Amino acid sequence: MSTDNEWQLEQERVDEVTTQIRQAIEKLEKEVGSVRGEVVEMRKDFWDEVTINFSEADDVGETSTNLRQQSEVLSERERSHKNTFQALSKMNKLVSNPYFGRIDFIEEGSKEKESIYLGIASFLSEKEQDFLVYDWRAPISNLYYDGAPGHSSYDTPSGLIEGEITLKRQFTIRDADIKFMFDTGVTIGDQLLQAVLSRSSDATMKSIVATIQKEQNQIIRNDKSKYLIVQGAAGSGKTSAALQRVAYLLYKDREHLKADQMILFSPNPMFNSYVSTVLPELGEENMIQTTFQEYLERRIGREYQLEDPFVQLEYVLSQKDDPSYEARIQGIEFKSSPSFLTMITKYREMLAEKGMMFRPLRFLGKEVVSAEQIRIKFYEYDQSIRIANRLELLKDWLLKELSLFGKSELNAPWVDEQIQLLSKEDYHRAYQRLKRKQQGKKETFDDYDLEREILAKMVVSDRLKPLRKWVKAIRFVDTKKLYRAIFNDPEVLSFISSGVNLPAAWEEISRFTTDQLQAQELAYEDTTPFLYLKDSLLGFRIFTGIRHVIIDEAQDYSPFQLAFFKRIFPRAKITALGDFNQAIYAHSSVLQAASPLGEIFGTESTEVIRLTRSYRSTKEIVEFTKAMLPNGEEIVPFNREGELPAVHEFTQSGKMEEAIHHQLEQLISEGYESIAVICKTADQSKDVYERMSNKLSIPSKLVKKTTLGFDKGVQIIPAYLAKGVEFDAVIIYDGSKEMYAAESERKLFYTACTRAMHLLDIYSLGPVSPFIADVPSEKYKRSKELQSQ
Ligand SMILES: Nc1ncnc2c1ncn2[C@@H]1O[C@H](COP(=O)(O)OP(=O)(O)OP(=O)(O)O)[C@@H](O)[C@H]1O
Repeated sequence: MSTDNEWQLEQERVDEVTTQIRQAIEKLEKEVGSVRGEVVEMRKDFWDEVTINFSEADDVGETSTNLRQQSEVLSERERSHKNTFQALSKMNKLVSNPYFGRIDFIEEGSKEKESIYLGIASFLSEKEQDFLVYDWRAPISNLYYDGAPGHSSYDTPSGLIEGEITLKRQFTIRDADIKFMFDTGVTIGDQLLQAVLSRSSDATMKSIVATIQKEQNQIIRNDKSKYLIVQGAAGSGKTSAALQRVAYLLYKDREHLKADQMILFSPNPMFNSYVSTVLPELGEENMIQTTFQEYLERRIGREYQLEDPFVQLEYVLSQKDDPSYEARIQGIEFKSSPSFLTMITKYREMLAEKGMMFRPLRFLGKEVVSAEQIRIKFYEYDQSIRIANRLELLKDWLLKELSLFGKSELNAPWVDEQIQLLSKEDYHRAYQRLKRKQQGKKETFDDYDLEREILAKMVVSDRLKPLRKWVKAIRFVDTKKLYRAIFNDPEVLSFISSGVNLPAAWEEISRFTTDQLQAQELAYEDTTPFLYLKDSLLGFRIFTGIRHVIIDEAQDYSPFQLAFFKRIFPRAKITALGDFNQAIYAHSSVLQAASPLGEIFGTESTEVIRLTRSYRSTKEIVEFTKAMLPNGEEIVPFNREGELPAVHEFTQSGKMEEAIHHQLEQLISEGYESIAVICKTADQSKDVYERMSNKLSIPSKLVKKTTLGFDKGVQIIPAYLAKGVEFDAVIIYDGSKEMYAAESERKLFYTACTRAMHLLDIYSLGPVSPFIADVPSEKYKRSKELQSQ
């Protein structure tokens, strides 16, 4: 343990380093000058800016412009300004908290001990250019996270460096003052981690650089795997590790990799805001943040009214009495499975030979080119040409046909009518056109025939413009009808489903899918397959500029969706993090026990890392929640103690709400800063909010799927929206058998309970959920109020 003297020496060093940092800041401030107030904005219009590639996904080289090039357009000057600004922002963070760790290392063959201090950025002394602080992401810093006192080594670009660690020390420094200092062993001090974890939760996520654990470090610094899959228990730090990983990659590949070449997929907009502060806190720019639904909306939201995953989930949770319920569930499962993906792939193969469907080119009620003519032309092209390329040829042909048609219309009566209606500006435009045509010759409309010809051409060309655009966008392929045919054309079905086990309720599924498609609606389970079919015919729209894709809450995605990610981000490494125990959707999850991920990604390029230690909740809460899971024994709590979870059973809802109200007031007065009342559905949350919010002594908030920001205080929230976030105290509104009994609800209940950091209280109207009944009674406190009036 460190002595007073050492403490003093360390404080002197802090003083010396911060003085130097202050001097560096002064210098940088002069350089930055006018750009001081610049903020680097998160890119919101990402989906609009990206390149569209109508060829195959593998033809990466064919994409002409992409995000990478866009960023290269930044002038050198702007770039250096930005760099200086970023350096300044890092120095400003370092000055009050220059470092959090120290390692003493004696390199093999050398007698000299080197002390390495780790902070969020490197800092060099001006004169000697010594590293006074090493960036936590530097190769040597790995010793701190991975090594233990004794023999150790770290990797550098020029090979492995071996040696001996003689000291590993942790600091908490605030305002350039050492508040805590510990010497630690193998793991990064339980003491500091204890202190960090017992804090109250925040409205935004915090960086964990000072206390990254060894197994989390493996995720953060993984450079090898093309596909990295993390299966981690609730609260094991998956999201935290993912964000630190982004920071690490930005540092490691800083010459080539920019923040806008990395994209994070999150479960909802509120979660996006919750995690958006971590990278800026580390002095880094945020990666692109989005949701899969946002992507779907951009791509097919104009063609269909899209159902979002939350509406689907609400249906699954609350419409069990619907006569088509069972069929819908089977449909959701099947349409997200690899089998359905196989069917779509076969469909595409079939369409290369037969069965393509087109929409005719119509103009003013006339058929310019019929669907049948287009079909015949399509199959006249050599079958070895890919569908997407044949469609390109078709496009050129149709544009020519359209131009011939335009010529044939020049003398049509409607053209004269339109000429009569032309405005002054139109005339002017025509005149300009004439001028160009005459090229210096007489430029007046004195020749009536020429004038009419020019005006007619203009009128026809203007009127055909939308149609030309339509052709250029390959809208003449009837993708809607093609997708529908899977459900209403027995010939198509029998061709593509050979060898596939269709679900028992296929007929019913087909009926309601067809009805829905007819009504221009697309259920959530149909969105990805429809888009996949569309893109496999027209060409995948790929994002070649993206180098890293991070998928958080990966268990929410179906194998089908993952296959889609792989297609649209062909050059990216994918990091998918999730927990199969929190797979709350009815569709099959990529993280199910028999994981289909290997199938999709190929086992050689896929690495799986498991995280079993849970940091969020107290030991008591982890012990209680893990007992609800069939394989819960794998989850290990971090050693932080608290109260046993409490379960209260009521017979009257009025009494139950009174008790909840009382408990909320109690928690507020005890200083709990964030408290969630977690309900099962959005409707239930709304009801509870309406009844309870005005009785509370502080304002509360109803969280909906559209809620953008995450706040402290009392939140009333449906369980599925609470996923990924955490609260000091959690009150489960109605953990009864009535609410959570079906096997499919186990994961939802588990997810809700694992949001609690320090306190978990479950209120049940009537007998408690069997998932609680499964938990050994010594793991929780129980009270019953059965005799109420
Ligand atoms: N190494 C660490 N040091 C300090 N805090 C940590 C560490 N790892 C995790 N935590 C804390 O544990 C909590 C849970 O982390 P995080 O949200 O990243 O977990 P998760 O695995 O994504 O959880 P879930 O799957 O339940 O959403 C957070 O408060 C986080 O700050």
